[in-house]
Amino acid sequence: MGPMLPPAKTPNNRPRRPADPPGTAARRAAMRLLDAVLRRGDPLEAALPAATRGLEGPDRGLAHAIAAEALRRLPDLDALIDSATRQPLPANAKARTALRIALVQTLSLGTPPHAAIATVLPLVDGGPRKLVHGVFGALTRGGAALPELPSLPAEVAARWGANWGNAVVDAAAAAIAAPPPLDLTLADPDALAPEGTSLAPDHRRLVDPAPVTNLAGYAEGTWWVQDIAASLPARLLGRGPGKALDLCAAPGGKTMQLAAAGWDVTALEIAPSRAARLHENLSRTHLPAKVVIADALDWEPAEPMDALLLDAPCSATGIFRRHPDVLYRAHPAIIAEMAALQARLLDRAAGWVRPGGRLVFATCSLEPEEGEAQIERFLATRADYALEPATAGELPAKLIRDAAGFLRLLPGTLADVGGCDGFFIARLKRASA
Ligand SMILES: C[S@@+](CC[C@H](N)C(=O)[O-])C[C@H]1O[C@@H](n2cnc3c(N)ncnc32)[C@H](O)[C@@H]1O
Repeated sequence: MGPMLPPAKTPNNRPRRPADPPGTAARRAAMRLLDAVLRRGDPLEAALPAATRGLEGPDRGLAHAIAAEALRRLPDLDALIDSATRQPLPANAKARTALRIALVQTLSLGTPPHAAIATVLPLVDGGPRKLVHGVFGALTRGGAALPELPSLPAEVAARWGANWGNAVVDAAAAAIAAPPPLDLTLADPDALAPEGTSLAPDHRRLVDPAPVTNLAGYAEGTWWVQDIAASLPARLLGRGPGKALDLCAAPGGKTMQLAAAGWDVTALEIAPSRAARLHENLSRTHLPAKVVIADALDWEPAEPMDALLLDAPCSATGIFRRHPDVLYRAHPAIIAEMAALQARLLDRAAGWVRPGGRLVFATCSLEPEEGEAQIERFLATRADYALEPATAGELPAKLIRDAAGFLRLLPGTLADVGGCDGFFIARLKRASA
């Protein structure tokens, strides 16, 4: 053994901190992402640019994957952490976040324990390093494992259990555990598209697909990514010709469907950055639509519409499989705020449909306030509108049901073929004059 060297000194004579092991920056970014979602209530996707600034693509992807998986497994990770500490750590303590990040990598993402902990300890330098190391070591040496069926956050499980029953809560847990398939909507049934299963002539479902940009037809713009549930609202407006208004349009999945179905489409979007994505999507798919950047609560169309689609802003709790952050952000106050906005949008838009025309209201929400209750309230105030239920042949056969006249897609729907997002969809017809 060589002579013991004193620790390297910095110019101001303090011992130099050892360099962070490779991969630490991605874990640091994962910590920023979890903080953004859990403490500040930001959407995970919206937090990505700032949280991962300066990281290379693969590290950015890794930070996102770690944070998303930690959110999917959060209640179970926390239960493990609490089982190994004398006093529960505060909800957003750095030590808890560091442990969530280290544990989820080892227990769910296949990272070897030594790599998971080595890249996480620098995140608590000058703080509870010993505690994090000790708890992680005790859990991993003791054979800690995550349950096969993930637990939902208690508030969500209680709310969905009360609204839909415990079988739906279990189905949601199962949906969290399985990577969702990738659904494509084709511009027409004969369009160039990758091989896959099909729930409708213009639909492909791919399991474990290649990156989207490598798939057949991406460059040609013959399809776009869209969960089968999200494709139903536009299907219910049928085919043009006629004037169609897509009121909350970006990134444009439904605008593209309407344009491909022969409608003369106006697509309205309030957020310029999202409208830019809508333009990109229309340009890739070579589909025509007039894009207007405006607030639907200020703007109004010059003439009545034959078809109107209100895919309203909502709590988005139906897309929890791909966006697990919604499970932690959609508190009752947010749901109530969104429901109030939807009511204003719906009441306003209802005046823009010509007599005899159709309005489809949709939300990717699992909350009745943003679905059933919204439509009941609307119908109680508008005698000129009535529900028009979907008929056989209009939608994929497995999805036609509901004597109530609207479509309610819950966790468990299509579970035998990979599931779908949660959605509420109602088609309303305005009485002829
Ligand atoms: C559920 S997303 C729409 C998804 C889109 N229909 C699709 O299929 O790709 C709701 C959109 O409504 C936009 N939005 C929210 N409030 C709005 C308003 N007052 N006027 C116009 N657009 C609005 C949001 O920026 C968001 O892009």
